[in-house]
Amino acid sequence: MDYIKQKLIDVAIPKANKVRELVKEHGDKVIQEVTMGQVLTGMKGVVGLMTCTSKLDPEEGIRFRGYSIPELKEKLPKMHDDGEPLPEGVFYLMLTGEIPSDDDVKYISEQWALRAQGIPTHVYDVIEALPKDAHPMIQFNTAILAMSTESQFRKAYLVGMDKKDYWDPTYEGVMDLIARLPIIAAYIYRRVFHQGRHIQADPSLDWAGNLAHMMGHDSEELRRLMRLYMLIHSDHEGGNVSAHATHLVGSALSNPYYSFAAGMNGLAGPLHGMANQDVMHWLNKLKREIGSEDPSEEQIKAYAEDTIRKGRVIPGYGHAVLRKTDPRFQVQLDFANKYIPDAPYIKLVNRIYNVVPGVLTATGKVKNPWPNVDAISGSLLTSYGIAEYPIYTVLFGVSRALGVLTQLIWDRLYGLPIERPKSQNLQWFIDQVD
Ligand SMILES: CC(=O)SCCNC(=O)CCNC(=O)[C@H](O)C(C)(C)COP(=O)(O)OP(=O)(O)OC[C@H]1O[C@@H](n2cnc3c(N)ncnc32)[C@H](O)[C@@H]1OP(=O)(O)O
Ligand SMILES: O=C([O-])CC(=O)C(=O)O
Repeated sequence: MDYIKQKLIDVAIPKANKVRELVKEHGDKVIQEVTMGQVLTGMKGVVGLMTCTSKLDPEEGIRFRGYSIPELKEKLPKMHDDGEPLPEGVFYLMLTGEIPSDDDVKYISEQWALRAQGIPTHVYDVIEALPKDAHPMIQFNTAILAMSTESQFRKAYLVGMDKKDYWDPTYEGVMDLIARLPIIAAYIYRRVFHQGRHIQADPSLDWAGNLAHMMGHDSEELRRLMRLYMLIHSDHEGGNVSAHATHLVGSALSNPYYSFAAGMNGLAGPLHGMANQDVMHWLNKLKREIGSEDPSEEQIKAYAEDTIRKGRVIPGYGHAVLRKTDPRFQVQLDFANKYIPDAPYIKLVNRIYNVVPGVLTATGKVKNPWPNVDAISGSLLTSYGIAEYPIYTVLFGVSRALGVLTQLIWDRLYGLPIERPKSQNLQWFIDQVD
């Protein structure tokens, strides 16, 4: 047996027992009061999910199984001493709760390289049937659904598997899916932006390094950036749209492919993962309208105020939970300041950072005026030569698979049931106050 599976069984059994005990012995315990305002403004702050892979603190940002991003950079195995941690390591950490050894990370890298080889030809046929100018997220999601013909979960379910074992085919599907996503993402990228001149995977490379290689950006610098990108976008606790949608659809025992496609449809929204593309449009429109490649802070301020006046959001700023600068923004800024401090887009990102929080604060309604992860990721990728903005959300999605699919395995290990909250009509809400 795959030794990670054995490890999971050992770690999960006492935890699954604890979940059952909590439901049985303490199911009536009141844990929170919920206000009408919370329900009518997106359920912010309502504890409605159990997620173990990561936890978000409004002031401090994300921690993966207790480890902050700077701690991960220090503790997770790396390819080179000055390099970024391998995303295989954060996957292992989220899955098992333990910091992996070099051998654990190598094992996952090899597993994914092996499993990546089995993509059926109909998946490429389905992609090719779409127009080249269909947004890459349409192509990505369609390919994910097309890959669900391979679902081992569905087959196991149909032969009547005992439900306490559902986690096993879920694990298999998750490992296959994560292994294959970089190939699909690179295929779409080369199809849309590089005349379909595809590049074969190099099984000797790590998962993120291979993605950069297959996209045709084969320098060690870009592989390093891709490892960082894949690490920091991988999870953001359970309530964000992509994680929540994956979990919700998975709770109907939909297979990992269906569940993940649901999450990716959410990621494609402009208030979530698509903001990384929209930031670039906002930034370029700013330069065009001002007529300068190097706009001043005064000019940026006037443009940002104009965006607000027109009733639009400034992409890359604000957050539903965070109340400080996103550490994922900060770590990318540190990376940029270390390796490419003079890149024009990075200078612009810094200048916007000086101005936009003040503009948003002045509205009096924005709860978090600080930049989120999307405020810089596109500028960083562009500065390294990946300047095709519509691929950015696909890259985000490849990374997000690590967290949301790990959680799906845990949902099955815990034996969580179908999710079905109660809804009420408007009259019911009015009746509560009349
Ligand atoms: C990976 C990620 O998903 S990170 C988020 C990526 N998305 C973006 O960057 C898009 C821009 N940001 C936003 O739209 C929001 O800040 C969100 C969607 C991230 C969070 O939304 P909410 O939790 O509703 O934010 P908040 O409670 O602060 O909203 C209050 C008001 O401020 C507005 N607001 C919030 N952020 C911004 C912003 N960046 N620019 C302009 N207005 C904003 C809201 O639209 C809302 O206006 P309304 O009352 O007129 O409807
Ligand atoms: O946490 C959220 O709501 C959005 C976000 O930053 C993410 O999912 O990465």
